Amino acid sequence: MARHLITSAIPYINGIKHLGNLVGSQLPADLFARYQRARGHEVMFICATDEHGTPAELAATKAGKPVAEYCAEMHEVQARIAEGFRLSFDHFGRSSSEQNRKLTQHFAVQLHNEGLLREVSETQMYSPTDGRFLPDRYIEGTCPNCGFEDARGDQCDNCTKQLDPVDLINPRSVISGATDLEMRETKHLFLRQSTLKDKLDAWISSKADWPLLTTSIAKKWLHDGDGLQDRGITRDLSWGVPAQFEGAPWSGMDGKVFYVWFDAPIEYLAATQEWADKTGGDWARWWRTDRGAEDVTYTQFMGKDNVPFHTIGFPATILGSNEPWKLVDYIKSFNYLNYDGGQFSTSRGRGVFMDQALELLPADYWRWWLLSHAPESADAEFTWENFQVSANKDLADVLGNFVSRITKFTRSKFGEAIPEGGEWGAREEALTAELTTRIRAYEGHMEAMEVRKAAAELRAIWVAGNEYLQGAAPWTVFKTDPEQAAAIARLALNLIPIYAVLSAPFIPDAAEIMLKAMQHEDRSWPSDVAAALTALPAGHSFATPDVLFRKITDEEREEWQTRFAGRRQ
Ligand SMILES: Nc1ncnc2c1ncn2[C@@H]1O[C@H](COP(=O)(O)OP(=O)(O)OP(=O)(O)O)[C@@H](O)[C@H]1O
Ligand SMILES: [Zn+2]
Repeated sequence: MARHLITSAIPYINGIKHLGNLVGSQLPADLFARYQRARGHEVMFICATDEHGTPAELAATKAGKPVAEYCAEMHEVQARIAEGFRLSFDHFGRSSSEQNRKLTQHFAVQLHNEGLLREVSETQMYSPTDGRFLPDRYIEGTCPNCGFEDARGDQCDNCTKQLDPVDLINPRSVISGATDLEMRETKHLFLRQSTLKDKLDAWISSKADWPLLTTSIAKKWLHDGDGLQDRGITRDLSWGVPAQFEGAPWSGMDGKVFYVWFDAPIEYLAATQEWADKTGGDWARWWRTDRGAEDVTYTQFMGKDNVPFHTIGFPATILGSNEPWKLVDYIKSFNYLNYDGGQFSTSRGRGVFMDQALELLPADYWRWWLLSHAPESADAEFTWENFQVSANKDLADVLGNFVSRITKFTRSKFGEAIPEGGEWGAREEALTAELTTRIRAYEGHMEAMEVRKAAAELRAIWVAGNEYLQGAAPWTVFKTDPEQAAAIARLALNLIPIYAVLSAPFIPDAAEIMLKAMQHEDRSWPSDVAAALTALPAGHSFATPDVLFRKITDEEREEWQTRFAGRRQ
């Protein structure tokens, strides 16, 4: 039995996530976790909400709530929606947890002891009216590049130029609107990533099997321009992990917190500690190579914008600590999913959001479409036409139709039990051989996290059953040779639990319905197809399930297209 530690990039707290966020991190991570569990391996699947930083504070202000209360509420909202999508986290943590506060402070102290932190004096905007520094988005003004009047301190939404708050013309405080801002000196801690450059470079270079998307982004950060830069790990904010030294104030860092990019990935470890505190489990055997984690395979899932933090920033923290923490073994990264001719956007309310999706259709429809169209080798696009066509064809016409046809036929001719009699011949042998080949290919794609290829192979496995049934035509055979028709039905009915187990990582709810209908508890993987095809013996009773997947009508498609064309209110 292997041991798999699996983490999904942690979704930011300031709103409900869209389908792009889902397919770029949480959903493929869930697919992999479910697959490894189905193969009998031990899995620890971790996700959490990313709760610190300016956008959370601003969203809380907008909602008229204290930021801690806002985050607690939004965490519950995201947790409930994750359940709705059947995301099978072992723990869904919070980066604002006590465990993460301690661990983040521990890493900072450790990095300091290793000589990897330095103090840097910077000039930042200070608002005497608000009594605080105004980092990032706390400040708005006119873009020096294009003249847009509502540019934010970190970026101009109009021309997309990355900005520094001090660049803005006529800057004003987002909190109070005050314009009497002044530049003040402030000190920050910087992580000396540059001194770890060669170590990181050698480590990335050793990962020949990683997706090119992952390694090319990492190499860019290591080598472009002047090469890898040191990076600030503190901020002049109040919401975050206090920058303290072993519980005592850190000289010069009074009232500052760690920068969210620093504490967010540490939450992977801390969330496992949260899990351990809740369940009495042992977190260290997943994370400490000196305490049982040397045989763990650690895989991370994320969208491309998160790759720099996971290939550079977080590994620099881990390596720099000089402690035996588990380092990631494989980083599966994704391009972007776009929405109907543009981008998904949380801030602009553009696209379909996770809560809305579940109001339209059950999770399996979305899981299937998103995974079978995952933006792996390039960006992908969600269109309502494509969604309708794929769901109707793959789920309703192929899988759903197969299950419905054979259960209904058997019920009408033999009753609701696996029928007896007849012999299997060349056609059944050919099907067994084809399924064996295809299941081995499916396993290979799942192990390699080739999500689209795995979906295509699974679809081909469903198609093979349909084609078998079409060719064997038990409804015709029954007229002249009912025993032979019984043999065909027996095989096709035995395919249902096989399909359920193979499909469960993609469509867990439908898989459960299929197993329940076949009154079959055994979820073991069909490694030996011939044996699996005889799992349900003659006489074993079943129940004809309701429609597994209904079709999406043209009217619905049009209505949804219109409803989701604008901006979410
Ligand atoms: N359109 C997209 N397609 C695929 N993955 C995405 C997309 N947008 C974001 N992601 C990924 O979703 C995960 C969660 O992202 P996060 O909650 O930080 O939102 P985000 O990156 O700020 O996106 P947005 O700005 O649209 O809210 C990250 O791994 C991110 O890379
Ligand atoms: Zn601009």
